[in-house]
Amino acid sequence: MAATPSVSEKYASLRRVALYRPALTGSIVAASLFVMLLEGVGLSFLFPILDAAQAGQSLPLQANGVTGRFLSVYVAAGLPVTLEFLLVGLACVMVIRFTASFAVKWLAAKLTQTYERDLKDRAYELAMGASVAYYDDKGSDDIMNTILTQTRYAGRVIGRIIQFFQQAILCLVYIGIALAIAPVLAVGAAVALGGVTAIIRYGIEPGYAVGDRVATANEQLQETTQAGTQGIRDVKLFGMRDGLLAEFRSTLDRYTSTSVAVRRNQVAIGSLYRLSVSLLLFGLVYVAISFRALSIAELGVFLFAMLRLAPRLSSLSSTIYAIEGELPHLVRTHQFIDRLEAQQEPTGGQSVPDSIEEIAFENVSFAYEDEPVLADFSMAVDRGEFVGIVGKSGGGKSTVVSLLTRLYTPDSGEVLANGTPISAYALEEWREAVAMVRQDPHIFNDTLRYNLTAGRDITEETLYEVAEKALILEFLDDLPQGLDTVLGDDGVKLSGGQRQRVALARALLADAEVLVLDEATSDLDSNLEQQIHRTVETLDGDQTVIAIAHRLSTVSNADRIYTVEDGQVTERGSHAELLNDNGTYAELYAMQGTAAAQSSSG
Ligand SMILES: Nc1ncnc2c1ncn2[C@@H]1O[C@H](COP(=O)(O)OP(=O)(O)OP(=O)(O)O)[C@@H](O)[C@H]1O
Repeated sequence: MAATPSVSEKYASLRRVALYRPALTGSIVAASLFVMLLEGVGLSFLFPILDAAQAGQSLPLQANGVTGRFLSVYVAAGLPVTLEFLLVGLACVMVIRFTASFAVKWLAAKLTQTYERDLKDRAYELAMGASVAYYDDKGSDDIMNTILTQTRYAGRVIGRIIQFFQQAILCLVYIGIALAIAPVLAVGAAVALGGVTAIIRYGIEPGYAVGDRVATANEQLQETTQAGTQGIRDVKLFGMRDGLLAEFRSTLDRYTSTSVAVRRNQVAIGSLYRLSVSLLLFGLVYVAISFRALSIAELGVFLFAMLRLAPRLSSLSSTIYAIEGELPHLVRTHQFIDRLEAQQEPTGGQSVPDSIEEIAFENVSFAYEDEPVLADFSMAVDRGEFVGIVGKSGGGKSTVVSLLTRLYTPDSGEVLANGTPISAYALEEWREAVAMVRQDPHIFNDTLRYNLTAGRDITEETLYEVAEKALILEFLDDLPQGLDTVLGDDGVKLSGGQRQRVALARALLADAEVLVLDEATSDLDSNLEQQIHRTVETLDGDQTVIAIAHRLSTVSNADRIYTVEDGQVTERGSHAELLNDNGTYAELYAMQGTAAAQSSSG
């Protein structure tokens, strides 16, 4: 859950929104001002029209006040001052006003949607560039929720801010008219409305607090949804359905009730304002008639301005409440973007040499947060070698290749390629030079072809050549649309061994200098695994291969094998040499031999 932001953080978030495309935001506000001005002009037409209605069809040209100013415009333009012409003038102003109003709304919608789009775009781009350590730490639920949901709410804030300015300006126009006609009455009305505002602010829970609860409930909803859907098999197999459903429902109820609370408070504020202004109007009419000498036209316009002001004021306060309610989403989105910016993988760096002659780990130590995993780890691999890494579970083997692929950075010591720290090379280029196959590779919910090529341009001939090497042709005919079969969520339509073969082919197609296999064939039966390894061994000389394996037969033909225990290399040598040494490798080999013998006799 996000920490409660300070007032300055909230202000900073609003400032960031205000500074997003300030020219467009400014133009929309300026255009709103123009629209409101036309509203005022339109309203002012009522004076001569009412006077014309009272005086008959035409007006005396020497009229005073607002009417007089109008008449002078008509006289200057050489237009007859008749009721008909005044109505035509009013109609013209209204046409311009509503056309401009349409343009303002359209531009405001464009700005809101573009802002949301840009927030999503930035958040996703940063998420793609963030280090794996960030994902390990935060999980992907939070990231997905922010990109898809928080940004939607956050994007609305910019629209609300424009609404705020529009309503505020319109209120000012009406207040200006009211002040011009009857300043004392207008000030009295403003004081009364200020009192209503204070009571509302005091009596209704602040929008930010309710909005923050909506944002939290929303995050929890996303987490529960993902836990249920992504782990559906285990949910069913381990009877977790009822627990998850109960959790989901209680979060959903919280989300619903807090969302209703935001809306209820908004509506309550609006209704309270309307009620107060209506009551105020009765008082004003009474005061105006009893104590102020206003003409019928002036009283009419004053009351009209007040009547128009009431809903505007109530919308203004509802808008402020809505902004407060949506602010938590905006603040969380900005916090997320800032966190991700600080977690970006490095860019730039020198070119990776065409031929990687040697890779060396020199006294590398590494800890995941506080848990030390590698201590003084050293290992060297020459170009074209096939090197195996073995050892008991949790010893740090996968961590070694995570450092090699620069998913993590050593705390001390160096990983070198051709004598240069790999951190000095451009990251993308380095990852192109080192292809990795993990034990549990991700299969995209796309076609087999896409999963093999990873979106690269690869000829059909090369594709089939590699598919044959990775033993994909063995099951290709079973797929209904062959290479164009969609493999389902995380490759659900494939077996574990088939998924591993797809990942291996993907890595082979990358045609990298170094191929890293982390338990990459563990799900294949021994026969298929041997066939794959014959292929891998034929890569010797062209590609450097580093293979991590529990099944020792996988690496028995390696040029050199490292045994890793408690984050250190404890043995190195060929299969025969290590058996001869009678150490951990020989012990593991003997255990696997016994297990194999037992299973074949059992
Ligand atoms: N992302 C991570 N965050 C925190 N700790 C981790 C992470 N990955 C691994 N570890 C810890 O680091 C230690 C070494 O893990 P690693 O996966 O490197 O071992 P391994 O030898 O490959 O194990 P296995 O043979 O079971 O795959 C383990 O204790 C593990 O709990």
